[in-house]
Amino acid sequence: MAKTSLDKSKIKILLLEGVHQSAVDNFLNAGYTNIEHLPTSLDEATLIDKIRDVHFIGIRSRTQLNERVFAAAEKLVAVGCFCIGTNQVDLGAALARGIPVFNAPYSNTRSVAELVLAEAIMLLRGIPEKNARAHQGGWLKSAKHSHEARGKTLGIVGYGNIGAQLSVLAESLGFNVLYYDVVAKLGMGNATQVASLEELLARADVVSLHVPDVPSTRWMIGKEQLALMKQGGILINASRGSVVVIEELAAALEAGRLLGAAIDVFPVEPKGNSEEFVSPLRGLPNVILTPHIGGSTLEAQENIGIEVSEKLITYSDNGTTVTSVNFPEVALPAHPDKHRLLHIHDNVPGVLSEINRVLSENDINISGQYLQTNEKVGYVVIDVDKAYGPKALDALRHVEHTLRVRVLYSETNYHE
Ligand SMILES: NC(=O)C1=CN([C@@H]2O[C@H](COP(=O)(O)OP(=O)(O)OC[C@H]3O[C@@H](n4cnc5c(N)ncnc54)[C@H](O)[C@@H]3O)[C@@H](O)[C@H]2O)C=CC1
Ligand SMILES: O=C(O)CCC(=O)C(=O)O
Repeated sequence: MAKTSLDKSKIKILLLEGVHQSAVDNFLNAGYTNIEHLPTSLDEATLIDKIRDVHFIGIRSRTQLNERVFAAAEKLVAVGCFCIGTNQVDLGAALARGIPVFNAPYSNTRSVAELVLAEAIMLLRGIPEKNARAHQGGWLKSAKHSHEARGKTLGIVGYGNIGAQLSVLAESLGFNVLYYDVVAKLGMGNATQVASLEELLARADVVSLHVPDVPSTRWMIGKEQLALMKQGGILINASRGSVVVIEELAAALEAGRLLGAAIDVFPVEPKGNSEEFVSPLRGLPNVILTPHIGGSTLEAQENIGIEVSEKLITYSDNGTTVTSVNFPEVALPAHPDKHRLLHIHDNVPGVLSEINRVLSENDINISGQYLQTNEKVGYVVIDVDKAYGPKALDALRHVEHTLRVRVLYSETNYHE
């Protein structure tokens, strides 16, 4: 088992939003026993109170880690988003404190793609309304507005991991696939990239959104864009609630401009299963409303639990930051019997030479040194033969522009 400077039973891990048990098991197997595992997110005040003594936090899409929360998180070492999206985390605030953020970029992509494909078929056949009527004792047997998927055009906005997977599944069913992305991407199968969102909206029978929440996608589908869609078109959004102006979508459905929609994500979502879900889409026929469960399959959640907990454990045990979404990426070999120090600092000239001057003045011989920077932060990992003494550590912490210093593998038993 890898050594860390801090007794693992003292490293506090807080897992929110029902992160899968696979993550808990992984932490336990790695020797981390101080785990609090809660089924929901926490409101800001409770979170601020709780996070003060937490070293690692695991969240999903609901928990907001903003500047105020980070300001209270004095001991926080790293954040794990047990999902794809990281828009709920102020990545800059984390970076400024030397806190890497990890996510699971692939594990739930298949689940989202499968759900969207199923919804496209259901909506093309008007199933939500027919199903609702049957539950009420009605019998809506009719082929009106019902279509096969075969030969229809699916327009995918955002051709990343989910969009591209959806493209393959949809083609196998007989859809013609068009996609729009800000990046030039090679289409899977016969899928064709179009030059503009407007072109995609005008040509597709079903439009599905798979973009991240970034400034360029915020409210990208509103009245104007919906008006470009084919009469009787269908819109699916399983990306983020900030992408579609929901009132304007409701108006287009009520006016009969669109004949169906499936929406999994909303501008405002309930904090947990006991809070009422409020939306202008409630009660509209041929609209599938799901509670942000695009990625909620047991398979995806188990894999995400394993993937993200492993990233946190690896960072805790040896400082590796590979695949972090906000941090310089350093892949580190284990260096048995060495003493490892992590120094995180503003990325300005001269910090590394200052660190090395301190080491030299304290008669510390470097046996390995790894530096990576991004535009804001420098991350250097230094392995040495003998334990770092308190004097050297103190001097390293006082190097100008230092954000954070952590010691791994050391007899000094340094506590964060
Ligand atoms: N409903 C759910 O439960 C889930 C929702 N998601 C959401 O789906 C989003 C997409 O996931 P992935 O495909 O894995 O992400 P990805 O990062 O692999 O792909 C996103 C694509 O969108 C493109 N893009 C960015 N800005 C754009 C713009 N303005 N116009 C057109 N294209 C743009 C990017 O170039 C990229 O190809 C995530 O960011 C997340 O918010 C992800 C998983 C589950
Ligand atoms: O499963 C979740 O809580 C969030 C899924 C999601 O939206 C994501 O992975 O980005």
